[in-house]
Amino acid sequence: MPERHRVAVLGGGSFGTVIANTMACNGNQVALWLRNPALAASINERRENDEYLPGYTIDERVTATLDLSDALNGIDTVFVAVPSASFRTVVKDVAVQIGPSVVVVSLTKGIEPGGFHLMSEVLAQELPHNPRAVVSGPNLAREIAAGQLSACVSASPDSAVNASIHDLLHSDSFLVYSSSDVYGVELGGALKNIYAILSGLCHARDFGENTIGMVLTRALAEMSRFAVELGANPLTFLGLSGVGDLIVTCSTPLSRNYRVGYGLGKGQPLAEVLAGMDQVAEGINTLGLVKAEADRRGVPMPLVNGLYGILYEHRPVSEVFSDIMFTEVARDVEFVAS
Ligand SMILES: NC(=O)C1=CN([C@@H]2O[C@H](COP(=O)(O)OP(=O)(O)OC[C@H]3O[C@@H](n4cnc5c(N)ncnc54)[C@H](OP(=O)(O)O)[C@@H]3O)[C@@H](O)[C@H]2O)C=CC1
Ligand SMILES: O=C(CO)COP(=O)(O)O
Repeated sequence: MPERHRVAVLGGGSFGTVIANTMACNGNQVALWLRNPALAASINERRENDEYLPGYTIDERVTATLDLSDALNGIDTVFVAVPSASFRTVVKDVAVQIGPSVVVVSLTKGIEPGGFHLMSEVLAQELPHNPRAVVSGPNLAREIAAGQLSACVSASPDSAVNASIHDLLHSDSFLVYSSSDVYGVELGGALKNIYAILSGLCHARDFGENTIGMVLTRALAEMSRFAVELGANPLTFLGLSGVGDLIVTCSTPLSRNYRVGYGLGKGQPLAEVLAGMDQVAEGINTLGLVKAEADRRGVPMPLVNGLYGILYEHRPVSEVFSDIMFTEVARDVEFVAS
């Protein structure tokens, strides 16, 4: 296969690695920037990310590097796959090293504290002249690595940018769809993490499938309502990056956020659950940020409020569920039906 594009992926965690490899397997030359020398050596010498995705063979066209300027040299597209807490720091470093024609893509599913900035907003602030996009969807890294058929959505106001991302990433096992609703696509990915925690908690408490079905339906109503307030298209939430990602992340212990909720549901304190995780669970920070923003905007979010009560105010799960399901239900049902 001829060499096609030169791209960089920033962040050598599970998702950065699998996206880098997907593009490499499509014939592109990929620089994977990370900060752990032992991991870089593992990728370059043994073709394996033995920390985040052991057993997954990485294509020869992926080169791991610790040097950001080396990674950005001669590229046409850069994908950012670091947790939201580090996103702006990394993007600021990128901004002084790339030209205005380089496409910048966020893979991150989180929100920046201190102003409630979405990742697309951070990109617009730090790289105002570059073409930009976000990619989101039901994309458990380990399933993509296992070759399971998966699909994502690339969102940009510029259809040529979406087409270029399709060209880099689309394959027989990883399908790329397009959208112009950037806020809707990225908010779906960020908000579902909150409900994955809630779902893990429900599963740990052996709630019935009917109950969980109701909770997830209300989650979809609640996340759409919040996102519409921020300017998203509600129909986006009926697609892959909305209900698609909500279903996946709320259904499996492969999700870190689900595992956090499961641990809490089994009675583990939050600090203990997090101490046992070596990967990011974005939903924890997103929960506090969304609650504050929803309160500020006057958006009703009973599930968010309830989960916040359990996590940060030590409210009993049974009391919270009684509040959510009986006191607040009329308002949500009204929204779903409208
Ligand atoms: N995993 C998944 O299934 C999916 C994840 N995502 C999203 O992608 C983002 C990344 O997730 P994922 O790869 O799974 O996370 P992981 O926890 O697997 O890895 C995080 C990576 O980010 C790196 N990192 C953190 N801070 C910095 C920094 N300041 N500079 C450079 N590198 C940094 C870490 O480096 P180090 O190892 O040195 O600490 C690590 O390589 C998250 O927002 C997540 O929600 C989206 C879709 C699917
Ligand atoms: O976003 C994901 C799947 O689409 C991954 O979810 P977790 O971050 O909860 O593992």
